[in-house]
Amino acid sequence: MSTEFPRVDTPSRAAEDAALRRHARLTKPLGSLGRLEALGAWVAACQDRCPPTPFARARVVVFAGDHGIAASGVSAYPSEVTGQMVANFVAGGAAINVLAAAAGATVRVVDMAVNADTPVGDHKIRRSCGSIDREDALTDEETRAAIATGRAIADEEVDGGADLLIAGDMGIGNTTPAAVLIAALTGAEPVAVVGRGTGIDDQTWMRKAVAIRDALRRARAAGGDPVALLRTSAGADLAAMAGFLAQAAVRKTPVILDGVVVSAAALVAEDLAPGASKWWVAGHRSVEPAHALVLEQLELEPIVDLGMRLGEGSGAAVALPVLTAAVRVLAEMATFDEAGVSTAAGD
Ligand SMILES: Cc1cc2ncn([C@H]3O[C@H](COP(=O)(O)O)[C@@H](O)[C@H]3O)c2cc1C
Ligand SMILES: O=C(O)c1cccnc1
Repeated sequence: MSTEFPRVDTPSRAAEDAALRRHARLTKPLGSLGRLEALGAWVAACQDRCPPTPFARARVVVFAGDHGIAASGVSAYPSEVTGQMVANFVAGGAAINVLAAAAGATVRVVDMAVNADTPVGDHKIRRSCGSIDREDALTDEETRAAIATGRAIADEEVDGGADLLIAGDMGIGNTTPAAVLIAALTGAEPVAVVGRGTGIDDQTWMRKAVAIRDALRRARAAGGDPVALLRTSAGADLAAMAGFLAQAAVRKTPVILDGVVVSAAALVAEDLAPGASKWWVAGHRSVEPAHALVLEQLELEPIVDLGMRLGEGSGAAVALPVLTAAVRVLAEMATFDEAGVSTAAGD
């Protein structure tokens, strides 16, 4: 599969308008469900159907990979944690397992570049990736293969009945490439994108700031090509995520975005497949400073803001019940006519 994406359609304006008209007929004061009304209308637009259908198969795909830059000491945790957490996902003991189950979603884990053998390595492109402050993360071939893998996984999931997709990340050090991608695509200064990640101390923060500054110099030299940017500054996990998010839009499947790592991949995906962001909603606001830059650039308003900074798809999973509630309101509430309730004076 190539890295050329077909044109992305926009979600149905007609279904969205029908949903907003339906909201005016449901037994509540006009506008009283606040943003739930627009969220339900967005799902109606994605499904091209009013009322929208409650999600039957919400699916989280966690893309795991190690990062060469972790050897520079940019994280509070060692790289071995990536592979160990993959085993934890498979065993069902991670935060995303619990949060997805609580929201009625299931979890799939894909090892794109973990620096260890894992039981989910069928799609592995390589072990870890280059240290992006001084070398490319991937070769051109590896980059294209990773994007194609992400696309193929989105296709597999949609063909398997998934009607709502969430991407998650697992990879020690991955907030560093995420910050670099975001700075490269928003024009932000390095210092504006350096976050605390797993909870780094001030000395680690300074090392991370230097790594981001050096990597950003290389990222900017790559020019505006999204595939070249993924090659120089991302890694196979982030490249696959970008392919996955772009392909979800091609397949007209709504996506809840997670925090800074997934959103960095989303920013690249919007360049790979312009218009893809219309198929995405922001699940939450991560405390990572670079996340706000993506939300602003893609004009996305997070559903929840709980001070979370985990990744794995956790912020998106927490937002899923809100989106489900928005859909069910449109699908299940009675209208004024049906319930015999009087409408506003003057109607
Ligand atoms: C036990 C554990 C579970 C995680 N789940 C997600 N992350 C998240 O934190 C890491 C990114 O932060 P940094 O760039 O500071 O390394 C990634 O592994 C990300 O997926 C975790 C991190 C740890 C330690
Ligand atoms: O916002 C995120 O995705 C995030 C934040 C900290 C660590 N890992 C991921």
